[in-house]
Amino acid sequence: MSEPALSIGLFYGSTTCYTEMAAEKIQAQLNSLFDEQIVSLHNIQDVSLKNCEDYDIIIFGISTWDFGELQEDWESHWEDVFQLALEDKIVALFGLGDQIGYTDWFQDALGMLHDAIAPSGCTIIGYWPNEGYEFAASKALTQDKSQFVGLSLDDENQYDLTDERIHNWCHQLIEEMGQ
Ligand SMILES: Cc1cc2nc3c(=O)[nH]c(=O)nc-3n(C[C@H](O)[C@H](O)[C@H](O)COP(=O)(O)O)c2cc1C
Repeated sequence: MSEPALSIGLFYGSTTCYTEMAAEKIQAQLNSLFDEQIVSLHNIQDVSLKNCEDYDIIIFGISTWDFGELQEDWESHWEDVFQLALEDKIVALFGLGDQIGYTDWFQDALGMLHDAIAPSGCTIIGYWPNEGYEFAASKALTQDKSQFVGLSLDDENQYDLTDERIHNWCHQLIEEMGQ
């Protein structure tokens, strides 16, 4: 069987499996849109982050914990993030958070991950409008505060919107990849 023309590496950390479930949905959606198995999933608990360098297109998934902190596996490998050679890569980010329970820290880890990889010179795609959410503060907003720096999912309060958001974001990614 020939290799697919495009391959995407999706690397995520997930404590209670919500980010993992979203990762699986994103994988299924993109595979179905390309009609090929182009997305490989990697849980960073088991796989070195360095492996993301094998892909031209990378998706990172992260949840926020403990009042604006990184998900534990991302925290364990945080120094590695700054060592990644991402300059020629296209990177998209998504995050899981709780806009009501943690309204002052909504999706902070997504913002921290964005700020950690942005100086590498990678091309970041998949910015996402912040309409339809209610929260007090977030480190995951762009400077003009109109967008999240990646897809923002909240399975605690808006589980019914997750599939639609993933569907729309995957279409957006394909457009921004120029496919
Ligand atoms: C103890 C605890 C602390 C949390 N802290 C935050 C937070 O500071 N900001 C936020 O947006 N969500 C916060 N959340 C919500 C989680 O990000 C959310 O439950 C997410 O879906 C977990 O994803 P995971 O299971 O993939 O790790 C917290 C949840 C728990 C249980």
